[in-house]
Amino acid sequence: MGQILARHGPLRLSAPTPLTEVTTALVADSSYEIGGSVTLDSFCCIPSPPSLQLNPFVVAKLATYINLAQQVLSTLSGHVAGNLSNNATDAGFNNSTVSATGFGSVTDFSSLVALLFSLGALRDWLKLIVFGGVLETLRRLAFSLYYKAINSFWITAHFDENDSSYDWMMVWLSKQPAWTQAREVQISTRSFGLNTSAIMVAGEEDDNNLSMLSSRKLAYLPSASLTYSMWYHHRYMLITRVQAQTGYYGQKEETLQISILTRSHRVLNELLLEAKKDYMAAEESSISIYVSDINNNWRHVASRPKRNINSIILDPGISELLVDDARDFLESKTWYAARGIPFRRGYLLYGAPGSGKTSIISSIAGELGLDVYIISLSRAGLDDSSLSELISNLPEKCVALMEDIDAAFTQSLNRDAVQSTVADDDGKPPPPGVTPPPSTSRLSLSGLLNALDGVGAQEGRILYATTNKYSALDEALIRPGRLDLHIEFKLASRYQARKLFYSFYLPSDETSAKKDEEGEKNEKDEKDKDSDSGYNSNADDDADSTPSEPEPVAPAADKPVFFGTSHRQQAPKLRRKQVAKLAERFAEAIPERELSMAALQGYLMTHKIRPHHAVTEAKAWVETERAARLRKQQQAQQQAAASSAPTDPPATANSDSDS
Ligand SMILES: Nc1ncnc2c1ncn2[C@@H]1O[C@H](COP(=O)(O)OP(=O)(O)OP(=O)(O)O)[C@@H](O)[C@H]1O
Repeated sequence: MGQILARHGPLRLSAPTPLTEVTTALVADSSYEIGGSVTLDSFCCIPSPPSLQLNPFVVAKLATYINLAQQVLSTLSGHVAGNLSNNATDAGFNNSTVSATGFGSVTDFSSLVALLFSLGALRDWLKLIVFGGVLETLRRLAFSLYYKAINSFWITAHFDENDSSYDWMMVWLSKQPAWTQAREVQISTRSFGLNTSAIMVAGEEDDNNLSMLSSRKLAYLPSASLTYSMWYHHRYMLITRVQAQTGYYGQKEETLQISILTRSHRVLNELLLEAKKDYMAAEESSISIYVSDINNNWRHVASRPKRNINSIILDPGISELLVDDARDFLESKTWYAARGIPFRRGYLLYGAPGSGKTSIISSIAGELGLDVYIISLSRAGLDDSSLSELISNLPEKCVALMEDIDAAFTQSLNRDAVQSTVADDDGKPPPPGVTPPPSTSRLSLSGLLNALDGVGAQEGRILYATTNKYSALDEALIRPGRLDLHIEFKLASRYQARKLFYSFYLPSDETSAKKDEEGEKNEKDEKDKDSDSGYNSNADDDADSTPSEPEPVAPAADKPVFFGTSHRQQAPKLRRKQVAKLAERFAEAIPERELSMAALQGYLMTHKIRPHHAVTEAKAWVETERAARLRKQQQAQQQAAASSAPTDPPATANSDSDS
């Protein structure tokens, strides 16, 4: 029994009163309070707040909703009760048994809510929550202990896609016979930085088809996001490639995970060394090239075949000086340590374009077995701190290459930032009046100097810097300690021209040379045996080889039109003596220190199959080159004169009218 206190006194209700009737009564009286307790159902009672002010509009809405809910509930319960009674009848019970369960008595929605939130029920809820929480904590604890226990028997190694070790492991994995039996594999033509046929599908090697051999090789690899198992040295091993989104344009980064069922690191070490050795063996005849990405990480971009140092023709002694000096430096770590001198060496190769500076650097790297790390000073976004980070991230023994060291600075390489002058080709400041273009470089000279020998500079690295503008470089940059040895690369001498001619038209391998000496005695046999590609012909003269069987001649209109020399054409086979004579004549035609070696190489390439023509036409070619150079110089002078000429102030309308 409860009471509602209206403004005019309590409102008596006979129990049990349906809630709808109560709320209707409340709406009738717009100002009221509820006091004491109101019995809403025969078996539940809610302690009412001592005093509660309710908005009549809200109460009216509440009444409507409750009514609606009651109707739905009663329909549902009637439906379910009907079903139950049917079932009960089927099972031999009568209707009274069903109503005895009390099911029909919970038809009132409000009483259901009251039941759920009664004090006793809340206590039960609380118990349930605490009990559930304890259970979940125990479950998690059990799982973490389980995984800890299991993991203590495994060693897991992660290989990041950007790291060289990833390439080693992938090449090693691609060679494992386990993949040939796997039901799901990834087929890949990625070479992981190798040029050689280190990765192959069985049978691919046996196919002698030229196009099959030359194209990219196929490899079986573990599929991404799958876990594979295999045995290594009698240990169970799990391999997973995990891909994760990096956030940059949906790019995915990959990590290779290898778990070995062992408690000793010995097996993992063995695996790593085996993979590295395999990779190095496959890479023996090439050098690895690394460049930096926008995040200042070094990335392996290519492997290039090593270039024989003898193929670069320099003035006598220069190649030997460079190689011996670098080799001696690498062996002198303790000498440097004993004297407290930073273990670094820098070389500056300067001089004419196309004189072999870059070629000799990559050749030295190959000779010393070092990788080349290209530091591009004009890279977008490169500033002082990122350059310093790049240099400190270099490996201990490597070749760091800074090409065109002056190019990063559109301004002259001078410490004085105020003196913003543009250097010309010789590094001299431009004439007064010429406005320098705005500098886009975020790299300063002091940043470069600090990166080269600051505290973060890497020990053991050999730095090669190249430039065509020696005089433009700041004294501080080229001082010993930063760039210790400066070597000038000049335009081609007659000596170089002669040697280049030799290297073009003489068989390159030893056997051919021997045969060549014997050839004067036994010319006929030699013709059949010789196989130096590109220079393997049957004529002593320039004449193109004539086929024994006359072939049908295509009409002139159908013949392909092209300029230059087709690579299929063969050079005549010349004897050493002949080559020596021609080389001498060629060298005589070439002026001393006027043309670059790159230009000579280009000229001889156009006469690849015609050594005699190369000699007879050399003089005319030199004249053409001179004329072209003169034209260029005149154009440059005209441009310089035009840009330095004082510009007249524009005539104003007033002055026009005055005149
Ligand atoms: N001394 C040389 N001996 C043999 N080939 C040479 C020589 N100099 C240049 N070449 C050839 O000329 C081409 C260009 O050479 P390279 O790039 O090494 O010249 P560079 O001095 O670095 O030029 P740049 O200063 O323009 O970068 C290469 O193909 C190379 O084979």
